[in-house]
Amino acid sequence: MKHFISVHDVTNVNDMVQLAMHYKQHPFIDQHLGANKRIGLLFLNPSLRTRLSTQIAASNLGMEAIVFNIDKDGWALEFEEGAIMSGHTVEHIKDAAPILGQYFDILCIRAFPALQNKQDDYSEQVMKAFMQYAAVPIVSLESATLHPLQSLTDVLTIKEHWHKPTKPKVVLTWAPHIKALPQCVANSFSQWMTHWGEAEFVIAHPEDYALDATFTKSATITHHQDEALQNADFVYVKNWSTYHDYGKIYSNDPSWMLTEQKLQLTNQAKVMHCLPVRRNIELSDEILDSNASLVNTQAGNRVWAAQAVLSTILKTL
Ligand SMILES: NCCC[C@H](NC(=O)CCC(=O)O)C(=O)O
Ligand SMILES: NC(=O)OP(=O)(O)O
Repeated sequence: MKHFISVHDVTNVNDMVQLAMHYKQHPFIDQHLGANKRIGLLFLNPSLRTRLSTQIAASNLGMEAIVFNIDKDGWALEFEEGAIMSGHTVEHIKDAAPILGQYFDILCIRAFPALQNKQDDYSEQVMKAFMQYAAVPIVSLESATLHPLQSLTDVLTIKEHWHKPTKPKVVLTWAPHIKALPQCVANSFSQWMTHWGEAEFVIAHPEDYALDATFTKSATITHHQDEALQNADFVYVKNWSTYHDYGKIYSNDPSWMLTEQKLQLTNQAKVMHCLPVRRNIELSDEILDSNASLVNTQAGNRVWAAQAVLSTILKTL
């Protein structure tokens, strides 16, 4: 594996999940792998879980990790080819990335979408520029369109909680929010679910919130949340802004918030969310504080997913 940007960088999802589970049992078994290697974690946006779990994963593998809040502490980066840099940007990615590539053996980047221009965001300009100019493996810590470390964690968490021979019914449901949020987590979860293929995967959202079909492929899509929740084994809750009329909040119907009553429709489903979560807007206290919630387990599993990805890359260096 050269880079980790999407599910397509993984040869076999189940093998990667198995490796993550192995690290959960034996965190320090590969301490030697990262000896004398350094990883750079570059953040253009805030983070709690991704930042700390990736740092811990690197440490478990014996690697030194340096975190750089590049949006606050670095020079403003320019990404446009041929830009005349008379504005606020100070340093072109063509100049910055090769230097970061000399300092680090692996570079990890968080760069959310601006949600202003669909073409700019969906071209994954930032990730692609780092891959083009840094000359070292690049790991996405959530890009403009995807969040693969989260999705690997989510598959791992589902597998850990499913012990029947049949496929679980997994429902991704849109939830209300006060802000326009990226489609990343929903795109990525859809991409991993459809690629993995070991779940009956259903997406429920209000009419205006259709996702990019590139990621939803074989999923069943409905605008009726109640219908989707029938007999669900896992319910993944997430808000996203509109994709087609890009980055907007249209209907924000509070009745889409998952409640204990709605959960009665399911097959005693476990509830998932990537966090951070707006309590009593996206998800009710009664669910988050109940045994149905897997959100803490998911967040804990971020370490093992990151460790599996980093060790797979380290083995190629
Ligand atoms: N890394 C996981 C989610 C990150 C981001 N959420 C947020 O920005 C929440 C912000 C807020 O609630 O104000 C998202 O949805 O992609
Ligand atoms: N789920 C997740 O990526 O959390 P952070 O944004 O806190 O890293």
